Amino acid sequence: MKIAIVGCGNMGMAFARAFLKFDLVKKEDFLLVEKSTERQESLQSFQPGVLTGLIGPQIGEYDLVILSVKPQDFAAVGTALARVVQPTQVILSIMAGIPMKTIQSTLQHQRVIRAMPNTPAMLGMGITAYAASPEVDIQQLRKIENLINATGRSVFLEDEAQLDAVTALSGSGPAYFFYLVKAMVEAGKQMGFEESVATLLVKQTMLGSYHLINNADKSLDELIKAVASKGGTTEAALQHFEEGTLGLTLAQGIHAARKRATELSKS
Ligand SMILES: NC(=O)C1=CN([C@@H]2O[C@H](COP(=O)(O)OP(=O)(O)OC[C@H]3O[C@@H](n4cnc5c(N)ncnc54)[C@H](OP(=O)(O)O)[C@@H]3O)[C@@H](O)[C@H]2O)C=CC1
Ligand SMILES: O=C(O)[C@@H]1CCC=N1
Repeated sequence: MKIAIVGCGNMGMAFARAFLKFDLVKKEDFLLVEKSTERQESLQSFQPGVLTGLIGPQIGEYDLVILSVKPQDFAAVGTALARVVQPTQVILSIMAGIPMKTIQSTLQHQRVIRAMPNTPAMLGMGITAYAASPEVDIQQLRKIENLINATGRSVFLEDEAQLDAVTALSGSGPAYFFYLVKAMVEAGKQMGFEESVATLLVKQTMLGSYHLINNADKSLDELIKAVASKGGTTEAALQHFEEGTLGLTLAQGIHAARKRATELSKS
């Protein structure tokens, strides 16, 4: 399969590297379109078939075009792409917020898949939800699904509208996790630990706890209860979190992310 990637930043290249790792695409079958000259220089070591700064007619020769520019750049990219895209090509957009119908009308092109991955895709441990326009045929859909699965797990959505909520939950989710880890490491430092020791304590706690969620036959409430002894330390912390409405604040943040995705759809 020949793949063009427009916007070769964090996510575009996470996808490219995952496809390579599983031998789904050869290096020479990539066309990388990247505006930033600094990024272009670092992309040379990737040795793609073609590396360019401009969207040109050669894009029409690729089976799949991945749109991985920021949503705010889509207007400019879409206008250029509309001139060169060919009817049988598939467009795979990972841009937050931009609806399928906007992509279709801007590009005057029907075969569009809209997906929302997250950064663990870099390790093949991401989760991507995606929806497809009916014009994408089943063979094309299966091939794209294989590609997405090289980046981790995937969920097919019948209802594209759910993608803004996916963006808020799992698309942005890694940043929430890192934020929590950072806050815990800071607390460890305040209690006198070296950063490396605090980081080790927190990281291994997160890893072990993740595996407990997956393997212990207990609900989240039961898992919490198993840690929080009556009148003990955990209870003291949880009570403080409740008083500060930490859970509510987290939920409100996630709703704010979803609202922003909807705003981006109008950019
Ligand atoms: N980062 C994440 O966790 C996730 C991001 N996404 C989505 O993926 C998309 C990309 O995000 P991310 O990889 O983080 O962003 P990056 O900024 O890392 O990458 C986007 C790249 O596209 C380049 N670009 C801008 N305009 C053009 C153009 N006309 N032609 C070619 N390249 C261009 C940018 O250059 P320059 O910097 O010079 O503008 C930049 O290098 C976004 O739409 C985002 O919503 C989805 C899921 C997760
Ligand atoms: O912050 C953003 O807009 C993108 C979408 C999901 C993760 N990063």
